[in-house]
Amino acid sequence: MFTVGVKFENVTKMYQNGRPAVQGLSLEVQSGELLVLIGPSGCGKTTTLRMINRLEEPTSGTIYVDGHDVRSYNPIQLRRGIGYTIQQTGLLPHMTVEQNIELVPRLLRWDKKRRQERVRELLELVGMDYRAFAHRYPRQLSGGQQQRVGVLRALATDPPVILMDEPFGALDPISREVLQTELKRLQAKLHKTIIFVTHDIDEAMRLGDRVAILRDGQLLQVGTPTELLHAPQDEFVAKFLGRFLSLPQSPVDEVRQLIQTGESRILKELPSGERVVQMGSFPWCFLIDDQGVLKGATCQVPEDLEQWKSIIWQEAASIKETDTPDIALKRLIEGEAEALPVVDEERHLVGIISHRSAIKALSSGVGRVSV
Ligand SMILES: Nc1ncnc2c1ncn2[C@@H]1O[C@H](COP(=O)(O)OP(=O)(O)OP(=O)(O)O)[C@@H](O)[C@H]1O
Repeated sequence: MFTVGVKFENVTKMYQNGRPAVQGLSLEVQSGELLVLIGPSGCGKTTTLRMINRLEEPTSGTIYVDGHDVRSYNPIQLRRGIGYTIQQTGLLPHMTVEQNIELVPRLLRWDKKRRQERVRELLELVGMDYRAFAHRYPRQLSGGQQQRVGVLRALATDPPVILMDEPFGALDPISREVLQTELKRLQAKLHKTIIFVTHDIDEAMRLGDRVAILRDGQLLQVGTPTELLHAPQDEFVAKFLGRFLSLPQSPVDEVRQLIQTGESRILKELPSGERVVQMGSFPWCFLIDDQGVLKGATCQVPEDLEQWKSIIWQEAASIKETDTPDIALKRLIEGEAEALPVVDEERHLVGIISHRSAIKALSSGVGRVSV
């Protein structure tokens, strides 16, 4: 798949009469990586982002997109080739959902049929029905739907790089979590190079392949969520990580303490005695035998359970309830999974552990557990 990376080389940005908004930033974002920029208000996150598509120009240093200095690109063409989505969505209120999404394709003179097909395809990606939504105006959508459309607009021409500036910042916590999950799902499929700005450490740890922490225009530390939690480089980073995570009262030693089950529903009983079950609102289901032993998992709840034979049941990667949270997190990261099933010694399905709960558990013992 075609993706491109982004690289900052000793980049500084001074606005008039000010301290540097960004100072000596060197950072490489790999192609296909989702890198989160986080830090206190005014630390230079938005400026960093806007220098990539030349909405701001660095005072010194160089930014490369796909190995080329951004100054070598025509700014308008560069912006058309990089998706950009912001907290206020930037949707034009007098245009319909369809017109908003096809804005750049139209500028690129795609014909009507191709534009319409693309809008359909994109709306489908986030579970929005074309007929129900394409002709609505932004004010006729919920906040979460508006934000989805903002993200789809950034994806319209299938750009390899996407910049997201607090895209979910204005949403309530539940819609926010739903959209985060959707973004993870989309990213697993699309492998874009995404640079994502947020204030929310929970969001950063959940979404980021790596997280870069900025303060006063300077990069303090960059690493995977696990690396940051295990080895925060100084007290500021440790406090920053800890402050936003609601820390459990006591350290958690076993996955058993983190299991989530929700309501467990049997979707289908098969003649063999095997059952297809779903747990809580997690969007996939499991195959268990008549003793409750985990046989497989599928990340989609099949629409037609009569077709269950044709469903591909992956041999489920699972975590034992006696495993430690750091092992769980490692598996979740390796498997690029939002959550994994938890089994007991006899492989009976006992629940689910999510990425989020593993991270939270680990944060209670920052520096304590080693992977
Ligand atoms: N156009 C501008 N002119 C002058 N100063 C600016 C301009 N834009 C940003 N700044 C200053 O540059 C610094 C970094 O701002 P920036 O918006 O990049 O930070 P941020 O981390 O994105 O902040 P927030 O989280 O509050 O959005 C701040 O001190 C800000 O006041």
